[in-house]
Amino acid sequence: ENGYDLWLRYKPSGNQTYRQHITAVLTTGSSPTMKAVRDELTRGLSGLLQTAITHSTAVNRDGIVIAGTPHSSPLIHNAGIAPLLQQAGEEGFIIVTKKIGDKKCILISGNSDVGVLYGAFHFLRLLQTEQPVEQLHIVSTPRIKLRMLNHWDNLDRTVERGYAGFSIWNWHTLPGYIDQRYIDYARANASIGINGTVLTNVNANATILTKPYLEKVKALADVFRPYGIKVYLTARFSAPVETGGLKTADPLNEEVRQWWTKKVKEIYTYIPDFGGFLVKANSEGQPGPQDYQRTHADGANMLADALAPFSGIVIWRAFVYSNENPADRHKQAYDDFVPLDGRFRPNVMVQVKNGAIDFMPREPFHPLFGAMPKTPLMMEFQVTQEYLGQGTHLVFLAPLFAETLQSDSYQKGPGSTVAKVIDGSMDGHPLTGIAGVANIGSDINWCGHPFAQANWYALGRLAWDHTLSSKQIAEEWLRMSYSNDERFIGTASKLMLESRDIMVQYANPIGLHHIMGTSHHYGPAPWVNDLNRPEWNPVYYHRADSTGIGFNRTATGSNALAQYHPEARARWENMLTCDEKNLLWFHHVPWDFRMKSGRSLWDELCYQYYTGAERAGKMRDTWQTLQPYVDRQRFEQVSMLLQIQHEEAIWWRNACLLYFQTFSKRLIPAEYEKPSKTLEYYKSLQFPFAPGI
Ligand SMILES: CO[C@H]1[C@H](O)[C@@H](O)[C@H](O)O[C@@H]1C(=O)O
Repeated sequence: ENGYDLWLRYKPSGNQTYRQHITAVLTTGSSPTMKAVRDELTRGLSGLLQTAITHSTAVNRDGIVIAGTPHSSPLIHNAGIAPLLQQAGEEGFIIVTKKIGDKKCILISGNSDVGVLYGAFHFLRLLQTEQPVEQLHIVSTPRIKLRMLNHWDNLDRTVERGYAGFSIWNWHTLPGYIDQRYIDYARANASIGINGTVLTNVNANATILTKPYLEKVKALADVFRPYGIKVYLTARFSAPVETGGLKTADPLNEEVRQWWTKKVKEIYTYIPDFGGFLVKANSEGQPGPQDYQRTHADGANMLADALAPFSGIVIWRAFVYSNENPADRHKQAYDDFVPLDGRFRPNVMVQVKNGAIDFMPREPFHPLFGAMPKTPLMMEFQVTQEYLGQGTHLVFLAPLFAETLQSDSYQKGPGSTVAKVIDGSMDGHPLTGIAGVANIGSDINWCGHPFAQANWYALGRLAWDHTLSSKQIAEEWLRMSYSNDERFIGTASKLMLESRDIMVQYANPIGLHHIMGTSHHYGPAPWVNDLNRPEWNPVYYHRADSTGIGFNRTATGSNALAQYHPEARARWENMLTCDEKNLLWFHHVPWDFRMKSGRSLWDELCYQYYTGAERAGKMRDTWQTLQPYVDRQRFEQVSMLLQIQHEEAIWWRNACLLYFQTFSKRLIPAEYEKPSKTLEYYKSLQFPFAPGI
């Protein structure tokens, strides 16, 4: 198997009772969405039940799966499900066992066709994961309104931080040629409830807003619409200058405002349900309102005004840093955005990365969460593993996502979790969203590493329901993608659930961060100190010296901690009691500092790196025991990748410890095997490297 089918494999089910409970399909309504429902149920059920699925037009036997809304079918209208449907909301669904006349049926319904589609996918998931279906009573509604992917795809089909080939958007053959991938992409997203996609990189190219490209975007929007997916684009702030011939892009200039108003109108002639713009401005060299001494709010509001007549929205990113905040990059987004709270139009969301630095293996939650109650904040997670071993390392991200979502901001007392900020319940925002930077590319299996698919899956499932546990998500994905065999599930889910902790241990333990190779962000390079922007250099982040290691962000240091609510801060403020997972994130700690384990900090660092590398080796060994349950191709792919991961974990361990040792002047404890290479060797490796170990 090559992995192209993702988690929608629909292999023959081991549960023999399904065929008794499911005998035919009856779908109502004729919209393209309902056609997708019918196609998916037919495809899924024929695969799972290994029988040709009959389409029924009447309820003339037991076991009919009826799918539709009350609007398109009197049968469903009269089925007595109105109270349940009320709970389902606009996009939710119900799946219930119901007697229709004297026939026992399974009813999949919702208030909209797309709700029915989500229900159909969920029903198939129940079968794929071998759940009982005799008595169903399910009501499900998404907790988050905008569940989106952000593609960092360029128009030349390269993908920024993409590790799975080239962009799946073939701008050359669009709009005339509709690649089957576009449809399968939409199916996969709809199956996990994703309802929006930003097609283009936040480091934006204004060309996407020109007529020929809008025609191509329209073609994609037409493919995605039946699957409930809206298209969004990134707007390059200087587009009026670059493609409109204006002299300025000043958001308060009347001509500029007119230009955007016209442009937006034009977009809606192609795509009547266009979602809106995602904007990266005044960050990492991108143009923005500050180029004209205007604020982020001025910039966002100008675009919001142009979009408002069409119900479009602006998603304005808070990922900003520049030389203006020399004390600590950590602080800039908060400093720039908190004063703007309340100054954004109602159709603006501010999109905030999960942490204040940048998608690190472990990062405390971003202090903006909870600090801008008047503004709907959208979560930005990274699904592509930029700093987490890219397409090579197996790192299951649901635990990382959950860690952020469950963090307590304390903004309105204990229990003010980031999840509550994001789902609108804390401050009563109707507009809510979670975005994931996509890890999708043209590789046969979409995501490069066979297990990277699980991160795409996890993003969608958590955006639908952030209370789902990482374990449930891992198990669902494994059952759907591999096997329902309990021996397989037990071992493989444990491997997934531990993987992110293991990665943190061998790469960035105890709160270390951003010590990867510069620019490509792969592998260790804590020694680099020659880039002209201080905050691009790893030494800026670890601050190792003869006295200790770590970034002092307390009141005696950069005081970034002051951006957190006092009770949130309390977990970290005091070096003696600080949660050790984030110790070096917030403190510069002496080498002989006594850790909770009783070890000195230096010995603990050695312990973490050695344990992490050893556990990476165990992941590889564990995978070998799963051979009986996995097809040959995917088994071998994962075997090879886990072997590389183990070697690279040793590379991380050796390179970091040898380097930090030049400051600590302490020995690596004798019980550990000595690094076989020198620090000079690791420093000399060029990208793409073959580290050796
Ligand atoms: C799209 O640019 C990215 C850039 O590649 C990445 O290294 C940095 O972390 O974040 C930027 C951002 O999120 O804007």
